[in-house]
Amino acid sequence: MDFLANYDQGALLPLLVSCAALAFLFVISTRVKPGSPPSPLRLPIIGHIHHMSKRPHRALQKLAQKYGPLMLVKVGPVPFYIVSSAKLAREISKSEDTSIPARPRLKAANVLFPGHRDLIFSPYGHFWRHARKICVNELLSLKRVLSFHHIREQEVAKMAEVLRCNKPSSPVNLGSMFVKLADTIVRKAVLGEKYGGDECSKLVGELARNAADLVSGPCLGDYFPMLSWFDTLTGHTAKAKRTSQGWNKFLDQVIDEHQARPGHAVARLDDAKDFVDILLQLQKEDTVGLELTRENIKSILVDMFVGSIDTSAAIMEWIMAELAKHPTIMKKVQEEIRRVVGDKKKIDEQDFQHMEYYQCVIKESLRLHGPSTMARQTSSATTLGGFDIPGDTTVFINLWAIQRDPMLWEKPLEFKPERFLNTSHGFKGQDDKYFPFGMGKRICPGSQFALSEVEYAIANLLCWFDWKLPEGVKLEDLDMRDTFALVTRKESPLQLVPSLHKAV
Ligand code: HEM
Repeated sequence: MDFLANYDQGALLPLLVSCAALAFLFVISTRVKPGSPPSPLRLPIIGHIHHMSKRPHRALQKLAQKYGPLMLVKVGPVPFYIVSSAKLAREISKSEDTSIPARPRLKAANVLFPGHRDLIFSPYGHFWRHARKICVNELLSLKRVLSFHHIREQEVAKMAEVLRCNKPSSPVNLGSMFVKLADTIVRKAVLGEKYGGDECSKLVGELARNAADLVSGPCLGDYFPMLSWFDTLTGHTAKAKRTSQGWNKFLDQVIDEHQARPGHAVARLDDAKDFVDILLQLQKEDTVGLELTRENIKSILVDMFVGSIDTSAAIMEWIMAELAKHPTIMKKVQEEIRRVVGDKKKIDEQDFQHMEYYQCVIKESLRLHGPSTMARQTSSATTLGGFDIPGDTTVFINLWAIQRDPMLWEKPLEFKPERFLNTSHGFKGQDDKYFPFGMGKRICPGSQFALSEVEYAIANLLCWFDWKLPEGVKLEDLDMRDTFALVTRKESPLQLVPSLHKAV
């Protein structure tokens, strides 16, 4: 204690008082309430931000290994409850009618969808129920998805033509190719063939990307409400307003053009209709139990773009990346596809029922590289896994961690499509451990639309082309790192070299 003797006693007292105050503050701000789930050690003011990384789904998985399947994580003063087990995720889906039905209210979503008039972000209630019914029964039903087969066929044929004309041995950027494919298919289905051209592609692509980035990226005001003004400085608020105005202007024009068409008055919901036609028709019929305003219609249309482009493009890229990384699996699935297609010049959608191994490849890719997290909001105080969760609080389900849980999956990090052979794991969200499209009331209504597109596009690439890594790139060099967004995307775009399969 000699060093204390060197200090002036008068100066020491304030120092000790400050240290005691800081220690008190630390204890108060890091205290866990009784009944609350475990929580890692947190710092005053910032909470658990120091535990996070560029890839929060991975950081949260690591924390869950230490703190358990339900933990409390604070970003600044805002609490988040993180669920990392399939059992608790299922418990949430069962409680959706009562306590955990909504999605968090994000600042960006409030600007993009004022008054929560869309499906993704609207609270669980009258509007959501009716909007959901419209999406499931009218826009994204199996019948409707099948009616868009000609769009998938046209766009995949165009993609194959580009590959055919590719210079020998030169790599193709599959990442951007799949974004273009997913964007064009959804644009034609939602807005109509007229809007399938390149001039629309840039505008819609940018608006959809901005909207997806805004609702999945960080926004300071969501975590530190007192610092909302900072989002104005960073341009986040302006970007949200610009994107919202961009969508409004563009979709107003699309709707006006649809309404001005001769025959718009014909009261039929036939197969040739795009989503705008269908929604305008439902608006006129007024039979859906919901006043479908123009604003509602525009918001539902934006959802279709936000929900579909990145998700479908990302999974197509991951399937091809995993196959490039595992050449024996690539060979096996190509043999199956080519055997089923036989001498035909075209793949039929019925062929997929006979491609059992190919279905397993898609399922395994969605297990490893599906969406990162699903968000829910409690409507009132509730309990989960025996712990208390306050009302009006966000619960994140770390789907990425669940699909890699070693308690559920043997060798979870290995790409092994065989694990799905002779199993009943499906996409309906009723499985105990496999739900890449979510589960319960808010399960993805677009799964059929996405799977039809992914199945058809990838089967064509594997049937008519052989694929190898670019010159000089070794198997172990293939970058499989992911980034965090609504879905986990490949950090660096996949580049592969196609060559026409010799039997073609
Ligand atoms: C491989 C592609 C896709 C994947 C992996 C995927 C996955 C998901 C997931 C995990 C959810 C959240 C479910 C939950 O919270 O329980 C979701 C919601 C949603 N998805 Fe998809 N999705 C895909 C494609 C699509 C497509 C093509 C569309 C539309 C054309 C779409 C539209 C939506 C909508 C509107 C919601 C919100 C539903 C609601 O809150 O009621 N998705 N999706």
